[in-house]
This record gives sequence, C-alpha cells and structure tokens, in this order.
Amino acid sequence: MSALLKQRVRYAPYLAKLRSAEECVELFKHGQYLGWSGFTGVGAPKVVPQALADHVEKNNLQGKLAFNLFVGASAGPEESRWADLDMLLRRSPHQVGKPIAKAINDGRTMFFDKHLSMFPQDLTYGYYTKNKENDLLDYTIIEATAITEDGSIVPGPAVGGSPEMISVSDKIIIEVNTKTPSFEGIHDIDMPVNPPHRLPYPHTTTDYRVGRTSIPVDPSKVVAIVESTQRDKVPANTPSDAMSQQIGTHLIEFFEHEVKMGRLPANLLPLQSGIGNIANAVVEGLAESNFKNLTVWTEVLQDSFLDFFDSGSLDFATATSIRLTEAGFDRFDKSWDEFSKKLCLRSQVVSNSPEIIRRLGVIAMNTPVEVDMYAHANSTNVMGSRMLNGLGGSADFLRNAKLSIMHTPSARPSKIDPTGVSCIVPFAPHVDQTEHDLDVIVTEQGLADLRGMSPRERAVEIIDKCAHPDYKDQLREYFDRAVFHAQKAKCMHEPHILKDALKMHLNFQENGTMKLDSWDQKF
Ligand SMILES: CC(=O)SCCNC(=O)CCNC(=O)[C@H](O)C(C)(C)COP(=O)(O)OP(=O)(O)OC[C@H]1O[C@@H](n2cnc3c(N)ncnc32)[C@H](O)[C@@H]1OP(=O)(O)O
Repeated sequence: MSALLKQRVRYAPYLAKLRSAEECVELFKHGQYLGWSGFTGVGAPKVVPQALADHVEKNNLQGKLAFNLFVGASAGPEESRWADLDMLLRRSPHQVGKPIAKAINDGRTMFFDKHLSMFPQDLTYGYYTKNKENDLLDYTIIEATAITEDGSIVPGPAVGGSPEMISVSDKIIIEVNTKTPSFEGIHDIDMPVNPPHRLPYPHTTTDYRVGRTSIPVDPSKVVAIVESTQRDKVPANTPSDAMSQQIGTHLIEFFEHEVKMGRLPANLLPLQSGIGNIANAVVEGLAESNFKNLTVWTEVLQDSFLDFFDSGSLDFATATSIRLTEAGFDRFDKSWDEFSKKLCLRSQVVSNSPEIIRRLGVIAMNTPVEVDMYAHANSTNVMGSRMLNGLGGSADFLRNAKLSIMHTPSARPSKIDPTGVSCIVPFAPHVDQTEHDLDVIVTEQGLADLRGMSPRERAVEIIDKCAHPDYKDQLREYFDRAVFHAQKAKCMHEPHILKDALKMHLNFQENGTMKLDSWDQKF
C-alpha cells in the first residue's frame, strides 16, 4: 500500500478492503448492470475496466463477458476498448469515440440517448433496471481522489451521475487515484431526492453552493478499494480556425447589440458552451472581447477556459466536469489555489437542471450536425440514422436557456466535394432540438435571429444569413416551390414538398454531394 494511498484514504476500514484491479475481475459476471463515474472522458475508473478488458482479451471472452454500462456522459479510452472487445451490451446516455460509435452503428451495442439532466434521476426511478430482480446497479466503479473520515468519496475532475449511481448501487468499488491531485473542496454535491419529496434547487447565482464536498456512501456497500496511478488522457482539442473565429465574431457582435438594446446586462448572463472547435473559438473570442465580469454555467469546461480565466474577464465558472488535456491539468494543478476559488463542479442533474438554467437566464451555445430552414436541428444522427456522439446536454440547455444558439459551419467537406455537405437543409432527417427551442442560428456566413418569427420568415432568414453560397439558390428554390405548392394545398404554415424534402440527403448518399442538378432529379 503506497504512503500516498494511506494519506488519501482517511477512513481506515476501507484500507482492509484493498485489492488489486486483477483481484476484482472475479466479481464481474456477464449481463451485470454497471455504473462508472466520469463525464466527457475524465474522472472515469481506469484500472478495473482495463483489468477486465485484459481478462476478456486473454481468454477470448469477447461478447461472453459483457455488461449494461451507464456513465454520466462519455468515459475515456477504457470505454473504447470495451467497445472493441464486445463488452458493451447496452450503453447510455452519451458516448464519444469511433469504437463505441461503431459498436452502436454495427448493432452490437444497444445505446439509448438521453438528456443528461434526466438520465441520473431516471436511473434512481428504476427505469433502466426494470427488468432486473433487485432494481439496482450490480456495481458502481467510481474514481476518487480522496476518501473523507466518514468514508465519503471525493471525486476528481467530474461529478456527473456518480451521486445517483452510488445511491442505487448494490456494491461499490472505489479506485483511488493517487496520481491525480486531490480535488477536495472544488465540488458541490447534491444527493438525489425523488418526488414527492424533492425540493426546489435554491441556486440563484453561478457560485451558489449547497456545501457538501463529497459523496456520502454506505461503507458496507464498498467491496473493494483499488489504487490507480493513471491520469486522464484527453486528446488535444481541435484548434479554432478562420471559420470558427468568424462565428465567434458574429456572436460577439450579436451580444453587443443585445446589451445595447437592454435585453442583456453589460456582463451578459451565465454562458453555456458545448464541445468542439467552434465552442473553443467562441470562448476565445469572449476572452478577447470587451466583456468583463462574465460567468459560466455549463456542463463541461475545456482548456480554453483556463485562458478565459487568465484573461481576467471570467469571474466564476461551474460545470459537472473539467475536461482538460494533460497540459491543461498541469497548468490547472500549478494554479490550483487561484482556479479552485473561481470554479465549482456539481452533479450533472444540477449543472444541466432546466429549473436553474431558466432561472439564471443562461445563454446556451451548441453545435448541431445540421439545421433545417424552419430551425429544427439534428445533433445526433447523420443521414437520420448513423449515431455520432449523442444528444448530451445540448437540449437541457437549448430548451431552457434565455438565448438558445446553435453554431455550425455552413457546409462541411464530403469525400468528393469541399462543400459537399450543407449544414442548412430543407428538412432535418432526425430532430433533437425543435423550432420551438432555438432563437439564433449562426454560421461563418452570418447570424439569423429567429426570435418572434413565423416559420416562413425563419426560412428566408436562415437561408439568407446562414447558408453557404454554394447552396443558397438551391435552398431558396426549394422554399419557393414549397410555398407555391402550399398555397394551392392550403398548408402555408410550414411549407414542404415531402417527395423533395430529403433530396439533398439522398443525393449525398448516392453522389457524395448535396448539390443537386435540379429539384426534379429522380432517386
Ligand atoms: C457532453 C456534452 O453534452 S457537451 C455539450 C453539448 N453536446 C452536444 O451538443 C452533443 C451533440 N453534438 C456533438 O456531438 C458535436 O457538436 C457534433 C458531433 C454534432 C459536431 O461537433 P464538431 O466538433 O463540429 O464535429 P466534427 O467536425 O469533429 O464532426 C464529427 C463527425 O460528424 C460528421 N458530421 C458532422 N456534421 C455532419 C453532417 N451535417 N453531415 C454528415 N456528417 C457530419 C463529421 O463528418 C465527422 O465525421 P467523422 O468523425 O467520421 O470524421
């Protein structure tokens, strides 16, 4: 037992339960229901999942030792390995990475995609274990960076759904990570209380704290403590480029206008920003802008937020996960005293709570796959059926924010055409965010402010301001034809010609580009 482990585990009875990761393997049986800590690739267990993967690989147990796995959002490379080894029977509510997306799209893993604010509570309602005898997760494997005197768990860089998983878990395995510095003091943990006893969340500011800094656990449920010395491995972020910077510029101009019109205060309102290079560019733009005393209420913080703090413009940020690269974590650790005063990590049911997002008037910004001309957005399924990452928390925020913004490139490259995929389409083949949720669509071409507009007005605005020049005329022609058709058919509210509505997608599937020869083209 390392001296560091002894120091981190302040509840002595747990030390008697010390096991190696390999010694935990025998606890696991095919078909069990498991919870893992972690959110967006950080804070997930590492050594026990790796030992299980090694065991499966060594004994050719692919598909024979497989699990129903729940993680707050995505986990790290261990999850990808489980996907490659056919160890995932079922997975929810979010995932990231080619191997797991492949397992889902191959039909090997049953995935369901759920709002991240709802997933943990639905787990406690027993919705996901309803076919089991005891209605509980068999094991939760949770990464801790310290254990308090009463046996409570101090998580690392993610809280996610761990409080709920622990509350509905039959047995618990704690991986104490002694390589990661202790994150004690940075968390604010809400434990689940189900209706009819649930009370309102009292949060009225981004820095509000209920005051619990660790996750309480019944020590009799803890069956093993395992030491881990592996840090989180987050791939480098895609740097911002001219396209994403242009989107950032449009947004900052829009915020300045909103302040001038009195619809936003001078320091804006708490910001939520999604993942990816557009989100990073927006954060970079804000850090360089004239806005001061900004706050952030979001679900994931990335490396760009460290610069945002350093710029002096950001007063406080809160999320459920701080997804930093190794270099980002080093920087974070070095300035722990400074960052930890300005940062709080919460349960995902709180970071993504519709109630709080609406109360605080959050400004939400996320990237879709595509948006249609009436402002329905697809965040998850390419061509209506190929799963990318899942919905994540995008709809938690976009449905409830004061300003709901989707930012996207106007077009993406296909294999044969540098602008072969238009991200503005006539009809979204899968809808995650509806026309009733979205206020603003922005691409590098421009910004469409849709507030108060009827669907036909929206279509004109989105095509004019946001579509790529290669697609503007084509989209306008579809819209004009749809209006002509709808006038005759008396269905002018949201005009469509169903036989044509998906022709851009069909052409992409057949010819590798969304550019049509004509709308009369046959498929
Ligand atoms: C945990 C969280 O919830 S974070 C907060 C918000 N979460 C969300 O919004 C979840 C849903 N959104 C997402 O996952 C992402 O924003 C995405 C994938 C939709 C877009 O993110 P980006 O950084 O722009 O994605 P990126 O450019 O890497 O594209 C990802 C893949 O989708 C493909 N893709 C994206 N848009 C399209 C499109 N319109 N048509 C076809 N393919 C597309 C890309 O080609 C790429 O495929 P590849 O991986 O095979 O190369």
